[in-house]
Amino acid sequence: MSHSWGYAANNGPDKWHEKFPIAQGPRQSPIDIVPSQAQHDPNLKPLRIVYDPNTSKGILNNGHSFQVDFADENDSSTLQGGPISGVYRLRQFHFHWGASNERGSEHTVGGVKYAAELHLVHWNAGKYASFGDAAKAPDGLAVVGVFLKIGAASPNLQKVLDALDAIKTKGKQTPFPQFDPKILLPSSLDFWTYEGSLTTPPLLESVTWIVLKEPITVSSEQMAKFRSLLFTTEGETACCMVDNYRPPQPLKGRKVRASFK
Ligand SMILES: NS(=O)(=O)c1ccc(C(=O)NCCc2c[nH]cn2)cc1
Ligand SMILES: [Cu+2]
Ligand SMILES: [Zn+2]
Repeated sequence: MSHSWGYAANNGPDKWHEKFPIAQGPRQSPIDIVPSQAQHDPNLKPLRIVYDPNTSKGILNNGHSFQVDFADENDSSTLQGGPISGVYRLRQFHFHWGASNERGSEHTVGGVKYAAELHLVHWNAGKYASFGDAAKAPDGLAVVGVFLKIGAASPNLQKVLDALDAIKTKGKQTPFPQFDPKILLPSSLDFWTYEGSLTTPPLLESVTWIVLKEPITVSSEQMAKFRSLLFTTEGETACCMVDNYRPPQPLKGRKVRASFK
């Protein structure tokens, strides 16, 4: 990914609107979720998440996060239900995190920041022929967001973290087979949902956000592992991959719905 955008003062979120004017659009993400303002919607269906570990392929340092990519040429790993209609296929998951434990999430809850946030990215294969096509459509993508808070270590997350030594620098990737991302989810699938965007350039306004209310817990040592990655390529002056999160954006009249009372 040859990107000039990043998270530094000279190329970070406050500058993105220069090359990506949609950054100031009507349905940008992330947002601050205010629980008391969220309306319970009884029409929201339970989330139906079915992931096949055989679809996990590799883990990549893409220079702004790391992501685990999934084979998405059939309906083996899918998201249905909740606020979405039809079948959305899992494409990849990745994270955003801070330089220290008191920040790092993109969405916030009543102004509260978490140490990190997991994004499971799905695309509307029932309606669009490819991820690229879906990413340009208002109902093209659905991203499940999961907050990470500091507490007991997560053994399931450790499997992902153990692969990071092999992808320390931008552009490095390594096989990551037989991984079921369902083990990263909290026990409750209660969620908030709203219409938003990608939180990195190209900031396309094509995402139905599904943010789980219950965080998963990670240890401080596990957070340190995230921060051992580099934004930079081998040979460039090393720059630690930290604070790769966009701050909350204006709600601009949008409604946030809750699946729970
Ligand atoms: N944080 S998020 O809103 O879940 C999110 C999810 C997916 C993408 C995405 O697919 N980006 C487009 C092409 C690209 C650029 N670099 C590598 N791939 C960006 C942000
Ligand atoms: Cu990229
Ligand atoms: Zn993300």
